[in-house]
Amino acid sequence: MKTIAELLSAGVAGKRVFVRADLNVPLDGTTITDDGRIRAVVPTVKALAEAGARVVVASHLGRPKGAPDPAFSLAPAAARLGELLGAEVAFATDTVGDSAQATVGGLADGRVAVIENLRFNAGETSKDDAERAAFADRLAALADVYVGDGFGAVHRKHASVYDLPARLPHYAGHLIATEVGVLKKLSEDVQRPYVVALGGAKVSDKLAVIDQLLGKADRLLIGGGMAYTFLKAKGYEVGISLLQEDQIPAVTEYLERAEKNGVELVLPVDVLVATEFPDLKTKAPANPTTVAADTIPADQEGLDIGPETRKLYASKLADAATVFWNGPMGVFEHPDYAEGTKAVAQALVDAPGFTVVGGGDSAAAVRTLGFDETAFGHISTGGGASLEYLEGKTLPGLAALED
Ligand SMILES: Nc1ncnc2c1ncn2[C@@H]1O[C@H](COP(=O)(O)OP(=O)(O)O)[C@@H](O)[C@H]1O
Ligand SMILES: O=C(OP(=O)(O)O)[C@H](O)COP(=O)(O)O
Repeated sequence: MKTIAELLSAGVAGKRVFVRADLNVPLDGTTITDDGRIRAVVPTVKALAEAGARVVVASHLGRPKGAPDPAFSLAPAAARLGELLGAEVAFATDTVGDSAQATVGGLADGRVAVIENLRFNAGETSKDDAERAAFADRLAALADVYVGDGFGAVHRKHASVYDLPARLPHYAGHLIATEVGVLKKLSEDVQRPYVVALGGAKVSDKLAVIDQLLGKADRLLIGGGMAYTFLKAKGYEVGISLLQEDQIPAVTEYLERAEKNGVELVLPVDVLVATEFPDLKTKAPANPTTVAADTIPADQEGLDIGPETRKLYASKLADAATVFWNGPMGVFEHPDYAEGTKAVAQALVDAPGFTVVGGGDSAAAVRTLGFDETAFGHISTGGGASLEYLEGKTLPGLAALED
């Protein structure tokens, strides 16, 4: 994989450099609640701009449905990038249309532009190779060189991640190089006990990872929205909690295999429940109740792990030599459901071994809940990406950067 260092030493002055970043930051309306992913790409953008490149930064944000949707505009992220760079950042109100062409065409050497959300175009995420290729061709027309630095999206076979680098000279940016360096070490030389904690809301994406982890980890702690498919597989009522019904047979097999392989697969023993999802805007009191994990009422939703589970998970992390954690234990954005995530974060801080936190929301949770970033071994900008890397999978966005 060629790195940005080689690109910089070859000289980029006057060249249009397309930087595929992951600016998929949590937003409250148009307010960025955690800018970690934007800060993470600044070294690459800054280095290119200082070398005189015309830098075109592109990213997805959220999961819009292949058409423009103002709720998912990258405008707030572009503004924040400008603040972090201490320089004006131009913003194109489309991705490959008139605005993008005019904005990129008008860039002076050493200046930066952000183009609008890649996923406002159906070609970005299409499963049809020709549709993705057609969109990648339009993106390629905006640049002379490609720099991949959106680590959080390298597990996606999307046009800007996978197809575009094949069309331009391509290099890995500073963030990808750093992330891969840490995760490579972790996957090659894992110290035991190796404990993996999984939670969050992208349940269908992440359940499959457990298949691999059952051959690698010593302990798996399951929380967040992921826990309810396991509890249901054990035959418990989960009410209106997040549930991946079609995955119940797979999860049942995971439970059996864990037992056979001697892997501790630990599930919540108690959970916080309420009749409705909390209001994350007003943060009005949610007044949840704590119930045993096998007595969730039919009309209620599990929204955090309970106090006994917090203690249990802390004890399972206390002697860990390696920890990988992805996915908040509950809806941490609301103070009534933040304690589970706080307890696991604190247990990582207290653990004797090397700790990695991965994922946009998990990293945001650690910071917004007031933890010191330096108390963790590594905070990865990718959740699904780092999980799939640790699984040993070939990641499309990394494979595409190979020579
Ligand atoms: N029990 C739950 N029910 C619904 N959503 C949950 C639950 N627990 C956690 N979440 C949500 O999961 C989201 C993060 O999930 P995910 O995107 O998978 O994590 P990451 O970005 O760290 O990979 C958070 O917004 C959080 O509110
Ligand atoms: O937030 C992301 O992944 P993560 O939640 O696994 O960290 C990335 O920006 C990828 O987004 P996607 O899962 O919508 O493809």
